Amino acid sequence: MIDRKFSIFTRKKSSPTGEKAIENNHNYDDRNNISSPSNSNSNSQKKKSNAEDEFENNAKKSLSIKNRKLSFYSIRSGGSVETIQMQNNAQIFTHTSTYRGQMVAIKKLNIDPKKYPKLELSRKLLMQFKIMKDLQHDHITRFAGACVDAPNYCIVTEYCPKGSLEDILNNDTLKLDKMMKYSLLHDLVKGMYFLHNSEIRSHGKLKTSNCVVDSRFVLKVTDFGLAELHAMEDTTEAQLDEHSFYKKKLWTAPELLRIEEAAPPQGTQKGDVYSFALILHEMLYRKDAWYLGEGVELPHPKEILENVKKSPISDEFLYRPVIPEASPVEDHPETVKKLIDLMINCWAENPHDRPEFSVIRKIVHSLNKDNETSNLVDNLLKRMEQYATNLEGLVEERTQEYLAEKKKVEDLLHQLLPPSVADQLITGHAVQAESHDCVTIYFSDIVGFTALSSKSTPMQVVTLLNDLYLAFDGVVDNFKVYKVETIGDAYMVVSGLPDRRDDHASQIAQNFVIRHRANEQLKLRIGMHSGSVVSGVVGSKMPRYCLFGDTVNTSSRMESNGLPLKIHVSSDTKEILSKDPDFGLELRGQIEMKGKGLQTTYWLKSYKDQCVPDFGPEFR
Ligand SMILES: Nc1nc2c(ncn2[C@@H]2O[C@H](COP(=O)(O)OP(=O)(O)OP(=O)(O)O)[C@@H](O)[C@H]2O)c(=O)[nH]1
Ligand SMILES: [Mg+2]
Repeated sequence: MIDRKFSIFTRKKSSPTGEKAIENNHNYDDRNNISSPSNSNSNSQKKKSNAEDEFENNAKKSLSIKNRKLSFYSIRSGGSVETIQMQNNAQIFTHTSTYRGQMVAIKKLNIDPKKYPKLELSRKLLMQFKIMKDLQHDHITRFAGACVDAPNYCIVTEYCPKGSLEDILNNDTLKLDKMMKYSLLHDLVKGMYFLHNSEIRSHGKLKTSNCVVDSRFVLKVTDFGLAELHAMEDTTEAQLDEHSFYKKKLWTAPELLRIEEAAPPQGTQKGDVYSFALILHEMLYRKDAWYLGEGVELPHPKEILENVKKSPISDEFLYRPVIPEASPVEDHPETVKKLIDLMINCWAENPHDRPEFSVIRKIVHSLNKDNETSNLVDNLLKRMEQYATNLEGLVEERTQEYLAEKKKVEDLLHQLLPPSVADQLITGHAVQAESHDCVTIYFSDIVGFTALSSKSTPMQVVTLLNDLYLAFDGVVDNFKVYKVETIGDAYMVVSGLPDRRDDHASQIAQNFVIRHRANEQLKLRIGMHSGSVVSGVVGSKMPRYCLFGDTVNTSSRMESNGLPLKIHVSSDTKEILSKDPDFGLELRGQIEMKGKGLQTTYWLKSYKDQCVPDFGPEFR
């Protein structure tokens, strides 16, 4: 019975997304206002048979079905989630919703509510709804219902989550092998053969966007029928944007383009065959619709259509997509030739020269023998296998991207923390505080930095320090030292940790002898001291590798009690350095150090043949 199968939704409601939503109508008065065939066409009604009356009554009853919910939870969402992800943001949007627990696709109709405040549910339209509802085939989408209440005029159909054939062909990450192409082609031909032999007779808008693919990778033809409803849509050039207006017609046969408005809205069977030829070209070669040769820029759709419309002098001068030289599928050359010949025949200029879908079906069937002879499960498994292979490729690609990103993060961490510490953090281990018996710490400070800063802009100060520290960092890399931190104008370096080493004092001392040159404008005060420290990472957010212990303070005091352009060395560091005759050290004498009392300290004067220059008495 129609009322069980046939659902026409009315009533608008706001969806969670803020868009207008449509739900079942509880407003009987409203619905009763919809002109019914009986009151709009009373004369003709008299002639109706009992069966027709029953049909109409049932159809009217179906308008008042309650409790059928159609909640628009994702009016804005496009394609399936998979489609969106696969397409890497290049989504094509379609409206989706759930109806009776099933995902459905909603095609909004471009019907102007001012022109059509109410839909005339004519007998013809009701008949078309019934035909649509009764159509059932593996390779056409199931019609679920329609909303005939202004302004939410729309058609609701089965939702195919893998998107349209257009989406799939445009998705470079999806590889389609011979078997997959043949399977999709076979589905398309079977769907079209069924449509041509059904009451629908012809599609009229066959194109890649009207072939959708379900979760099992089965292709289904969609957006056919309901010509009566589509006739109310605004589809003129003035109402759509120019590009989409002409793009939609790219698959239309020349004979239909020539008669323009007079073309039947449901198209013709031979017209569908022409459209099929263009789809076949797209599927086989995976080039743009209307591929015109390598490097040839695609003309505006309007220009393409003008060329198609022109009557060719002969078949040689037919304006059709260019057939590339390379074989479109890995198959026997004879089979490939058969396919290409089929394509050429299908886009023949004279509609009578184009084969029927029954003939096309036989040819495609012969290609697809393998798939056909194997049972359904095998076929499905093959498709899934192909899909899985595609996914594997995708996973591999994404893994590479992930690894590249991970490496960037690790590199960054290695710059912020000593590599051995960073590695512990990366592997998720807590970094234990460590005690080091003897390390050497270097502190340097710019003399008169405060005065200099007060005369410079903050930006100039940052630039100056950046220049200086970049130079330091460059030198530091050549030695086994670790830059602990920079605090304003102070630069702190340590050697002997986290990787323990005996030549820590030497590594630090060699480091900076070179940097002091007579013509340098900045005057640095440098202090060094050796002793024990404890190192550890403090905090989990922005973790910092820190040194603790008296050695750190003493090193800092060595710097602050030093002189500009001199390297001040503690007696502990001197003890270590003097074991190496390459270092030239000079006794400074006894100096009073805050909290430490009198301390004997030294100047580091030279390393091998490099000397810290003498800058005159003021720096002695
Ligand atoms: N995932 C999915 N996407 C769909 C479905 N139906 C339509 N789409 C998407 O919506 C896009 C636009 O579809 P339509 O609004 O029908 O527009 P069209 O097919 O270009 O034009 P006409 O059907 O001729 O009006 C398609 O390219 C698909 O990406 C479906 O069932 N599933
Ligand atoms: Mg469509």
